[in-house]
Amino acid sequence: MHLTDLTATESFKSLQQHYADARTWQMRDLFSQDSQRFEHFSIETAGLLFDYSKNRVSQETMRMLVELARERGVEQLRDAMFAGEKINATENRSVLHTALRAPRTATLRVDGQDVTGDVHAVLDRIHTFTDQIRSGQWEGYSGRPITDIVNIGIGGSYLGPKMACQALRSFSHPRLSMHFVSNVDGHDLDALLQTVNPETTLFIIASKTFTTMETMMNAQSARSWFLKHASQAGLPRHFVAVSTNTEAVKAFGIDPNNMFPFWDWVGGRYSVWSAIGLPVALAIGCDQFRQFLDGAHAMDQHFRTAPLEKNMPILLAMLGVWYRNFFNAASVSIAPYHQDLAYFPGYLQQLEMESNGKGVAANGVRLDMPGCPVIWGDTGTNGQHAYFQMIHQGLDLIPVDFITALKPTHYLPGHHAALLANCFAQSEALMRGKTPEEVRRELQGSGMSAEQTEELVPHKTFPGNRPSNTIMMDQLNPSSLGALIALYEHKVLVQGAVWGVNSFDQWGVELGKVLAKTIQNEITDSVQPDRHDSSTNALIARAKAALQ
Ligand SMILES: O=P(O)(O)OC[C@H]1O[C@H](O)[C@H](O)[C@@H](O)[C@@H]1O
Repeated sequence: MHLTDLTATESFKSLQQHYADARTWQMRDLFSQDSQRFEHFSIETAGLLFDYSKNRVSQETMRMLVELARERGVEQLRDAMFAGEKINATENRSVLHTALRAPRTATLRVDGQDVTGDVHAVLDRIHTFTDQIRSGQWEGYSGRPITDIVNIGIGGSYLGPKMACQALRSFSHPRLSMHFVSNVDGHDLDALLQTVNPETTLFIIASKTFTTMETMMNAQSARSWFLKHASQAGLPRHFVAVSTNTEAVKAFGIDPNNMFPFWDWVGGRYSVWSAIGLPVALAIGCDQFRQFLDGAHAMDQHFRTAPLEKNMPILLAMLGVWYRNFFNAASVSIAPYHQDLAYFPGYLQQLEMESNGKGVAANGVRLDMPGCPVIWGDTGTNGQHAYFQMIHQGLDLIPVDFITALKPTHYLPGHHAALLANCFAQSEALMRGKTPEEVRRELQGSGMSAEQTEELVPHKTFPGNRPSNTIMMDQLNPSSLGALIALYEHKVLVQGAVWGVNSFDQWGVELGKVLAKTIQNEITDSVQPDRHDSSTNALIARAKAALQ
């Protein structure tokens, strides 16, 4: 547990002095001073190339950032996580998503329980089940094979499977369509139910706790819809559950034989590797799902064993700390130049912001400076035609992670070269910018008057010196996707250690849930809403009038 304030650590103080100088550096100069800058500031592992040369850092900066990681106990926390120690202290839990992707031969016991054995027993069951559905051997109540899979779940029981199914859609079974319903807003489920056939639809009720309001309400409504078309006897062929809560699954009426379990040492936002990944395994088949796990495991091994100076998650995380805590950058933009990674920014929002969006350290003391930045973004090239304006010319510093793959999984000529060209051009433009002199020369060259030129120069100048990382894989496939997600998971652990927070609880989501229960009763019952502020009371009264 880190009792020292971040700003009081020795390496932080040294970095502050270093920053006074580093903030004046121009990346253009850093590149011209070192023709091998790419070689010096890039590493490759687990099928991913990480190019961090377009950052406002020197070798010395990186050495000092790694030193800060060391001083904040990153290695100890990492090793404690892998060993199954209860590093999630506020919930007294181990944090073992890495065990979900460890090979069968690994040995790990927690509280006397054979974790690896349990993990592989469930994986084997997933294998059998997914083979049955994919082959058509598993039939719906009228004897037809399953064509549509509806995952009902929210948060970590939704974002990971949805993101991964989209990312791996080129590898998916052609007969199966994957759907995801998360929101309690009935518009979500209702719209979907109008498009699927009860005879050929499989519902997966995915919830770690099996108490989450949204999921339970959607599950009940889906079951009522199903029973309007089929008899009770058909239910087991159309409803399966993924949960840690066997009792609640039984109480809902799902046969435990149709339940795929996981464990309390898997955090919701780290659960795509567990049975929560069932939609992914159904879509791509269990052999490829195992490749997804293997890709993540390769990143785990790297994180665990590579020297900190050459350790991809450590470097990614510490560059983030550099901009957050020294340059005061309040957000990071994620720019996947791959349409299949469309949901990756949203996935990272939960992973990073629910993990590290905390105001107190693990010991309960208020942080002396803010930690987690806002994570946001969208696919390239779409972002370029929308918000990239601000990243290039706004006054806020917004570091960008460009993520792309060298080879496409489609055959349309020309598109991929254009996509990659744009990805590389953006990071180059952010780094180089365009000086007033360059703008002036260009405008005068086009025959513009001196007066008009001077008016336009400030608008057409790009300050440049804006940092970005490029993460590149050969192809987006199960293995490289696994490595990519694991990279960011470990980034979260490293940053959490530096900021001193517990990255594995999420108490901040509770208050709204409790208040919603009270208000829901007030809207639907005859209880008078008079215990709130005047705004909340008035809003409830209007809803009551409209809905009762
Ligand atoms: O899987 P469940 O128990 O239904 O939880 C679903 C989600 O809801 C919670 O409110 C948490 O904030 C998330 O971390 C979690 O993933």
